[in-house]
Amino acid sequence: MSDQRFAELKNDLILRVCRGEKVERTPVWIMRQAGRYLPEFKEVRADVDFFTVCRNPELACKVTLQPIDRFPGLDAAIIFSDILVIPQAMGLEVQMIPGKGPHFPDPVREPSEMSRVKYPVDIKKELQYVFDAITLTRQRLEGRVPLIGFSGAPWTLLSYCIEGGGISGSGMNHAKLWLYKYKEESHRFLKMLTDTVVGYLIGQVDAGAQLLQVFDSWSGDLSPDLFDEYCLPYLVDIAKRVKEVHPTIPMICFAKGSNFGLTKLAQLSQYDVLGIDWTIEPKVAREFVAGTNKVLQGNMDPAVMFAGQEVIDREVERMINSFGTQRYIANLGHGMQPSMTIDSAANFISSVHNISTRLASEKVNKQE
Ligand SMILES: Cc1c2[nH]c(c1CCC(=O)O)Cc1[nH]c(c(CCC(=O)O)c1C)Cc1[nH]c(c(CCC(=O)O)c1C)Cc1[nH]c(c(C)c1CCC(=O)O)C2
Repeated sequence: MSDQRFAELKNDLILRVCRGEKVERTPVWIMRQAGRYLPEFKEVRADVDFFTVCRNPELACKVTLQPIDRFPGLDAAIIFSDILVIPQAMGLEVQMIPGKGPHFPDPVREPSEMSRVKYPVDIKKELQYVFDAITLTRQRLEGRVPLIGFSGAPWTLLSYCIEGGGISGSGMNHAKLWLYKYKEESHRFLKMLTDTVVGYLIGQVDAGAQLLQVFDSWSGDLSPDLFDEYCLPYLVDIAKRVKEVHPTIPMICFAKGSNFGLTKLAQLSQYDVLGIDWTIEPKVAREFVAGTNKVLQGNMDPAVMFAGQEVIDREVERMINSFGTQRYIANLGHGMQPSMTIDSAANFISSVHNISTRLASEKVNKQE
């Protein structure tokens, strides 16, 4: 398993958890741990556009390492990039508008416009800059923590390609119209995205990624019926095909808000870890995946980060008590936000360390 190109790993806690091994404490990382709540990130972004950072391996590496340098308690790094590099690789223009988020000037509103979507994609040519950033970051990490690679999931990517941005709270009427009215075309587009995602994830592992996360950020907007038809099969297919090439690479699937889908995801897919947000009690999620060996990741409400150390400690303790200290990766139920403080991130991380160490040694964990 050791890769001659890189230093030996000094902290493999998160990988041991993914393999189902018993650990001395719960590993922790934070979605969007690199970002605008860090002054050193804002400094980089002051001169450079968002996607320019993504496309420049030196800069992407630099901002990936910022939270690792600042918070030695983090148990993983995640490569700095965005899920929307896939639509870009498929020939669609994506801009990042400050204060607004992603914007597609020319979204694929009608199936007749699918001819604009490039497929198959020459992944090495279009996304080599991500692979280079990963290899460079693995080198500069010097084995401190494992490096997570990631991709958006097909449905979430499709929703951006059709809506063009501004998804939160939009109702996603354009994207859902496809699912209800243009079934065949929706499946064709999802298959194109899936094939691209699979090649992209395999390329990330080849470049040095030690763990993969698939973000289905908008799966929770779909009814169970639509989830079963348009999310689940593609999520299952991605893990299967990546594992055919890289059988030992741990994979995390975060289908945000799709609590009803957890049982099927657990039973049908080869993901090692399933992420959950705060809308499900960890104990209940454990019941949903019972009989499988899935590890769970999550799920603190990001809003807790604004409430101060005492409340963060209290909520982390409640969360770890509900998950148990084993087969568990601590995280927020969604990402860090620009208005959150550095102290809140530091508090969350140290809280997970302290509380999970105590609970693991007390053996109060009901999983054992
Ligand atoms: C839906 C989604 C996107 N991008 C991503 C998702 C899935 C995760 C989720 O559900 O949040 C994934 C993503 N985007 C980013 C990362 C970096 C790695 C990390 O977690 O530290 C990751 C893993 C950087 C980013 N991606 C983005 C930023 C902020 C933009 C900036 O620096 O100007 C960062 C640090 C921009 C982005 N990119 C996207 C949105 C909706 C936005 C706007 C959000 C905002 O403005 O807060 C699309």
